[in-house]
Amino acid sequence: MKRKLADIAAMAGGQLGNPGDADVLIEGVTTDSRRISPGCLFIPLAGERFDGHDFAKDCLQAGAGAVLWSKSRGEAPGPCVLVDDTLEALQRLAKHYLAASHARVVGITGSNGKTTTKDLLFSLLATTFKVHKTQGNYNNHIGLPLTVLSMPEDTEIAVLEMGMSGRHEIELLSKLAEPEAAIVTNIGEAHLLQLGSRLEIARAKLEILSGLREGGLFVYNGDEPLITQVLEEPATAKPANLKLSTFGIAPDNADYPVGIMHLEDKTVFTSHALGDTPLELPLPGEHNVVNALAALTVARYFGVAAPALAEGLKRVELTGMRIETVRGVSGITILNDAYNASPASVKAAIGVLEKKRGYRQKVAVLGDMLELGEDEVEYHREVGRFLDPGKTDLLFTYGKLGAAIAEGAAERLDNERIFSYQDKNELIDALISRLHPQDVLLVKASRGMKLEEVVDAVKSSSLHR
Ligand SMILES: CC(=O)N[C@H]1[C@@H](OP(=O)(O)OP(=O)(O)OC[C@H]2O[C@@H](n3ccc(=O)[nH]c3=O)[C@H](O)[C@@H]2O)O[C@H](CO)[C@@H](O)[C@@H]1O[C@H](C)C(=O)N[C@@H](C)C(=O)N[C@H](CCC(=O)N[C@@H](CCC[C@@H](N)C(=O)O)C(=O)O)C(=O)O
Ligand SMILES: Nc1ncnc2c1ncn2[C@@H]1O[C@H](COP(=O)(O)OP(=O)(O)OP(=O)(O)O)[C@@H](O)[C@H]1O
Ligand SMILES: C[C@@H](N)C(=O)N[C@H](C)C(=O)O
Repeated sequence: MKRKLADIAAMAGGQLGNPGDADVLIEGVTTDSRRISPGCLFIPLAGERFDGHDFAKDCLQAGAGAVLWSKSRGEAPGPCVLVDDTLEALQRLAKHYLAASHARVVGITGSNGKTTTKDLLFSLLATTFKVHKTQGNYNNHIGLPLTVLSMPEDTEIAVLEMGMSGRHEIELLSKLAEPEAAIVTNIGEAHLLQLGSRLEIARAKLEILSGLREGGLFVYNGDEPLITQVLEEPATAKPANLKLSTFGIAPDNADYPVGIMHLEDKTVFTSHALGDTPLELPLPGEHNVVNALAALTVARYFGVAAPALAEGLKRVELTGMRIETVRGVSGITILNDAYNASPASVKAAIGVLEKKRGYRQKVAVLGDMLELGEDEVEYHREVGRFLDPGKTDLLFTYGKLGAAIAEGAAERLDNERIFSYQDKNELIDALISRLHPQDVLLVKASRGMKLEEVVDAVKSSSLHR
């Protein structure tokens, strides 16, 4: 974004601290003093550990062109726009920047698959359009506005991931972005702690309709009855002339896989809507075929031609740690699925592991799934029971809730194949002592467990004793 400070004041709903700064040219926005670029606008936010206002003077000395400044903080340290609340001003600035652009907007939410579907849709649309997408997981009330403000002025389509862990968070993001197409990937169990039930999770996700434009397209997982239920609730805000399209495994969806072939380094499937052309997806798992169907539906809506759809799927570049295949120095195959975890995604990952063929051992390292609420222990036991003793050879668990995975697994797996740890280094040592270069290893737990540390240790181990 490149604007004069006076225009930024108007877009952000603030006032120039000094009218003489009206023509200060601003290029780019940051909320982090550790990432200042020449002429940028620094937006100080108050967080759990720091207040960005304390860094504003340093930012200006480091080359920032101006700062947003809360009126309650007294005199600003240099060129500024005075606002009541810097976070609200960031969101307002992003809303106005997006509205003034010619970019068409897609919003993506759901319990699992937001980032994957965002990356898939980006790859499909980029065959035909100039597309901007959420980087990494920047999907909340701060990340989405920053994503919008980093969007090039000539963007044709913006693909925005919308995350939540409470009610009305998606509503805020959708009303900011005003998408013309919206995807809900699925309704899982993530953030049950805050929402209390899967029905409430569904209601939170369908808040994406509250900002959807009139005549907009809603693409959703038709296999999930809660979505249909909430869609029909009178309290669910939705635009006039809403277009609907479903995707999923069941053949009563508008699009579903007619056939799926799971290969070592890709998944080949045919989509009902696209006819007989086999489509190659360089990702594993039935769940990623479902994500691809959602992305294909929206890409077709924007007019991407069939040959480009097939090419776009092949080219997808998935954000890391989402069932990412990694090779260790020993030759071991690691399925790095350590970014996050909830029951639905862990079961999907186990499904990928158990379809693997030609390995000496198939080993799973599973850790705590956080924010699941009062039934968290039973959810972990249920995941343990999901492991097929004929298809997973060893189970290592990490964390207090991970121990409940082990309890559930023990109902089907022999005890000598199950190992539970509370200390990550002890887990790593024991795991490495049992692994062989010809093994395949799945690593998965919630973000807070940081199991990428296990991936890194195994990846760099020669595994020779
Ligand atoms: C507010 C912020 O951006 N904090 C980031 C900062 O955290 P840090 O611990 O350093 O300090 P504070 O938060 O207290 O900092 C306050 C501000 O001060 C700035 N600052 C600090 C130090 C300094 O020397 N100079 C400074 O200028 C600082 O930049 C703050 O603006 O840094 C951390 C490390 O880089 C960041 O992780 C932290 O970011 C927070 C978590 C954040 O929300 N960042 C967004 C841009 C974002 O989108 N992050 C995503 C993860 C989003 C997510 O969790 N999504 C959920 C669903 C949504 C849940 C919702 N309820 C929610 O609240 O998030 C999901 O399930 O996907 C990402 O990091 O990938
Ligand atoms: N449709 C799906 N059903 C179940 N699990 C899925 C699905 N799509 C992706 N996953 C798994 O869920 C985890 C997170 O994937 P991804 O990051 O794409 O989702 P997300 O919704 O962005 O997650 P988060 O909310 O944690 O950021 C990964 O383990 C991935 O393999
Ligand atoms: C990324 C964050 N919103 C999240 O999903 N947290 C999980 C539950 C965690 O903390 O591991």
